[in-house]
Amino acid sequence: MSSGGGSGANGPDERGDGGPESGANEFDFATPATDQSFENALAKARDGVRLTVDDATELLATGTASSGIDPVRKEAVLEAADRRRREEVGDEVTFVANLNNNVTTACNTGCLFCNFKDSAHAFEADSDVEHAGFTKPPAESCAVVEDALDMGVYEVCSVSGLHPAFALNEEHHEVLAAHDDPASEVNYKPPETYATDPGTYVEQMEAMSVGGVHLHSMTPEEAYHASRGTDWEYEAVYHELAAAGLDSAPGTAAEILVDEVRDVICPGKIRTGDWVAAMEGAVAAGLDVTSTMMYGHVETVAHRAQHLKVIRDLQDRTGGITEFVPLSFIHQNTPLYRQGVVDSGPSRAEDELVVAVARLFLDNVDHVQASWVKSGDAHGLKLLNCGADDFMGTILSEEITSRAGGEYGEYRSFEDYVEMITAIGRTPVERSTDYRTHRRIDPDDGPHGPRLGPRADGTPLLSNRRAGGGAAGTPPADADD
Ligand SMILES: C[S@@+](CC[C@H](N)C(=O)[O-])C[C@H]1O[C@@H](n2cnc3c(N)ncnc32)[C@H](O)[C@@H]1O
Ligand SMILES: Nc1c(NC[C@H](O)[C@H](O)[C@H](O)CO)[nH]c(=O)[nH]c1=O
Ligand SMILES: N[C@@H](Cc1ccc(O)cc1)C(=O)O
Ligand code: SF4
Repeated sequence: MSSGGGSGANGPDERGDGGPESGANEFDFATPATDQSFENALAKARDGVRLTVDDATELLATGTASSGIDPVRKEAVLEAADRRRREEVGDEVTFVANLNNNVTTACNTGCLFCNFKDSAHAFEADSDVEHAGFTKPPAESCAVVEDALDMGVYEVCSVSGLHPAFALNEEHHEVLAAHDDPASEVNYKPPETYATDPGTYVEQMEAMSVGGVHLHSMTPEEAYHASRGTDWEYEAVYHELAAAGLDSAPGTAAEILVDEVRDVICPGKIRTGDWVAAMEGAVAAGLDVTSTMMYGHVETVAHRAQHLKVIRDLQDRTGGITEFVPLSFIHQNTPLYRQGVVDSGPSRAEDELVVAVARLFLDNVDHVQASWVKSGDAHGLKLLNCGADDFMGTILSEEITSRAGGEYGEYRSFEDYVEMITAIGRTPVERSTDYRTHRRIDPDDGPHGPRLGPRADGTPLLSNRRAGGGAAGTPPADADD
């Protein structure tokens, strides 16, 4: 079987089993086949031998020779991954004091799995279309970050819609505006078209990288948008963003890195090869990057395995990936679900197998994340026993999953983290975004709060809010559930 890489050449005769618990989908799951057996793949995984795409496919499917996830085989895969996690990174469970500050929801890309976006047309100054979206000018982004720094936050994570008025800098505005029909040729309308000007990407980076905070922003899709209509290299674009304060880039927009899947769920997005090129450009510009996979919609287990190979190859070449973040598809409010293309997201068993096989397959990526946003506390903790060793961050504000119909809230306090992680017999550890700085937390030495942030002094997160502050997305009343 070929190993992904975005050629789109992996025809429908080369798929695996999407697992019986996947929703309806575009690909034919009927006759999964690899040249490997489940038993051989499991033996290789246990022995620490580098896995092939076929091995990963067998493990993800608990064997492709029969349909359905086999519970006994699943436990064997989870156990191998949990053991590998312990050998490689020990018993620490890390998390970061971070804040999400997404700048705008305006986007015309039309990804069918996404309900974060609002049609950019609705944001135009003369539009009377009602929408619940937002655009924060740079000054507002800056105020949000300042407020979060006061609370002890270390990282700001910012991912946004591809607003048509967004440009990298003034020069980019000029290049885009010079087109005969900028709206249709390069998805550009000048800032004066809109009720709120998002500023340039450079201005947003400068606004958010204040007070020594770590700025984690500019996905490959955003880097594409910041260079559309030009021949600028990704490395040069990320270089300019880094000079403006960017510290690392999120590897979202990955979805499934196989073009025949992208053609179905995000035909307006960059292709696999471009995503890889953007990530390489970010690393070449000196940035760390994360990696993700959004799974559990139309793809098969073979696509998941091919995706993991794209990530592992990228890491072999660059060494710049700090973590792998499995993003379990939240289906409720998305076009894919509403149009009947899928009838659910992934099952919990699939979530567990994705974490486990990521741990086993990605032998060159140290950290695998469990997400309480996507899975909730109880299942998130279970994923920490399936190969994951990181439990993401405090985030304080959440818009992607909640708008898609997710219900697990927008915030976890350090108290929550310490209690949850000690309850499963592991050691809670505050980390920096790049994992290079660790602080082990003594559960008996409360109250608990961040200490790694530039203004952190150990005070519990929400006790430190500036009087009259509140720009940083006030957590909902049920935030501590
Ligand atoms: C909402 S976009 C924002 C950044 C930018 N527009 C982009 O696409 O890179 C960030 C990521 O959120 C994830 N996401 C969006 N909708 C989701 C959903 N319904 N369930 C799970 N993850 C989702 C996708 O992986 C997507 O790449
Ligand atoms: N998994 C989710 C994340 N993960 C990202 C982390 O919060 C953090 O930014 C990263 O680990 C770098 O330090 N973020 C979300 O907002 N939602 C998730 O589901
Ligand atoms: N915010 C993204 C997840 C994410 C962000 C940054 C990362 O580095 C990794 C993952 C989401 O909710 O889907
Ligand atoms: S995933 Fe990103 S690019 Fe796609 S519609 Fe949503 S916000 Fe736009």
